[in-house]
Amino acid sequence: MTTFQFLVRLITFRPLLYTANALAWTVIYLIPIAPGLITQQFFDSLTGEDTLKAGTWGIIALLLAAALARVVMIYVGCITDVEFRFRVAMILRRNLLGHVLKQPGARAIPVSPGEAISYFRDDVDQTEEAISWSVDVFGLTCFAIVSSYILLKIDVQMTLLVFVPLILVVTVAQLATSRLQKYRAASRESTARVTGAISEMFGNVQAIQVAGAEDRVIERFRRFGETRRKTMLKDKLLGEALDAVFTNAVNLGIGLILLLAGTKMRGGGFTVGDFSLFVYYLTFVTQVISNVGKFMTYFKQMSVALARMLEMLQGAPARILTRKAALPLRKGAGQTAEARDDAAPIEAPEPLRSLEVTGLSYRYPDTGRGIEDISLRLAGGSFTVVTGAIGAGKTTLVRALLGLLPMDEGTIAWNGRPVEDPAAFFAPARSAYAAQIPRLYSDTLRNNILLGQENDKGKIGRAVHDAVMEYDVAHLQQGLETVVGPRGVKLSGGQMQRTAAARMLVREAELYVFDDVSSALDVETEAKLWDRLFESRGDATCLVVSHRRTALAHADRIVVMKDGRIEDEGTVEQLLASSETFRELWYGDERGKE
Ligand SMILES: Nc1ncnc2c1ncn2[C@@H]1O[C@H](COP(=O)(O)OP(=O)(O)OP(=O)(O)O)[C@@H](O)[C@H]1O
Repeated sequence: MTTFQFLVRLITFRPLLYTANALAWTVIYLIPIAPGLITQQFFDSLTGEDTLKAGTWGIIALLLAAALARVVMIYVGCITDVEFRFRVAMILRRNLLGHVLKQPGARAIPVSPGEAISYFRDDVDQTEEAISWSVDVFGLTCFAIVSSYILLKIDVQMTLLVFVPLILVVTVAQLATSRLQKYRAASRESTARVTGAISEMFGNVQAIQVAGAEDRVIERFRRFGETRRKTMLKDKLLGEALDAVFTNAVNLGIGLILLLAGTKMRGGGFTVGDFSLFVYYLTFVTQVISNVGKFMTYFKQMSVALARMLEMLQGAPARILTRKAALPLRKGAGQTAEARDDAAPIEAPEPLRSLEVTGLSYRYPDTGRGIEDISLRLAGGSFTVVTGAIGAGKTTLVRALLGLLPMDEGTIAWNGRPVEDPAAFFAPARSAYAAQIPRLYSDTLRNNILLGQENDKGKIGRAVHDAVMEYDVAHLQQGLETVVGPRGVKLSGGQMQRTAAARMLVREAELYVFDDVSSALDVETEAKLWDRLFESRGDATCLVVSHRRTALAHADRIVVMKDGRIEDEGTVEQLLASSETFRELWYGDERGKE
């Protein structure tokens, strides 16, 4: 999609509102034609050459009426402009966010959160500016046509002198725009890097302190800041220089007209009124040129913004951005039945008897690594452990299975029926997942566990017990009401992992998927976790990523992965006899404990 097509699609998003806005602003730009003509009549009346014969008070009344009409129209124009701008920005943000939320969880955004925030905020704002200024260009063009017609009728030569600077400025601006675009892209990129660095620093305070890396982190931030300063300076400087060219070219035109007017007035073919009309319109011509220039700048910036927003779409068609969708702006309007249904958990799913994965493959686009041709079968109520060395593809396997990564090939069948959309299908109460890295929020422990789930005392108590957290909760000063700090920093690594497990277990499910949740637990706590799971949820099916003996010893079946493929499968005894990789993991865990 070209920038122009993007502009047109946004303009036609609310065609009536845009037309109303364009009309309002066209009238606002056209109204000054009237005071010019009235003033011309006033000066001509001094020499008796006026045609209106309205008298001084009549002229004052007409001037007041024109001013009042402009005030009223500006008021109307502000309303239509705000209404249109707001909707354009909202639809862009809504469509972008909608797309991000529909992406498989593990590939939601291709950039850092800080950069993504800057795309949502700044790039949408830039686009909004360009759309809004396109209305002004239309109004100003109308003003230019009408006023040049009037001026040409008075004096062709002088009128051309008014417009020569305009043509010059447009040519200069055109030549400079490609450079401005380059500077703009660089300044936006450096701003996003600074925002990203701030978000990373805040997110990793502890890691930075532990590594004693404060100075290096500050130095890196300073470097980013310095690059930003330079790129912003170039961007602003060129922008301001262009602005100066716009204004001064017109001032030059005014000078020329003043010189010419003197000669012409002496010749008698040019009245005082005509002179005042030229000078009066010239002020507005300045506005025409600088505002058209502004629009051209915004248009160029919009193409940078569009490119960045397209990056967020990760290859999806650009028309997603401008897709027409309802904007529930009124209070409560977003709470449609459909929205509520989407969020609701799946009621009483079909009990899991078998889950079959055939030929599942996923390769990360940037590294080409991932998993290849994975086939496995989980029987209902079984405990399957996926194991393998670091980077073997365990996490990728569970993520692709659950639809958090979009599979390249393969099929998944739940009780023999194919799963069309794993991302939508694998949700509570069919399945619940605890990721390798627990994501906690600066909220109470209770809310971190519930995460939107209904506050059922029995359920949360059971989840806390099954996740072996009851001792921790009892010893936390405010129990479940303890605020865990940003990203859960007030909890230990093991507490964080068990909070993630409790969050999963509070969602009663047929299938529980644990991705290495026990790595920060001691052997005794981990053993308790699995024992309790068997005691209270023995009929649930578990898929567990782990290389720890405690988990492996509980397994009905173990899947050994190597280089993204399944290398072997079996029980502990079978694998100890058949798999070198497994023996290394098993005895390695033993050595790790020593
Ligand atoms: N986001 C990513 N982008 C590109 N490549 C990735 C990404 N995540 C993982 N990989 C690569 O895919 C392969 C499988 O990684 P994966 O995280 O699934 O392994 P794992 O067995 O879970 O490892 P670990 O035990 O360390 O969690 C590795 O080679 C890894 O480098």
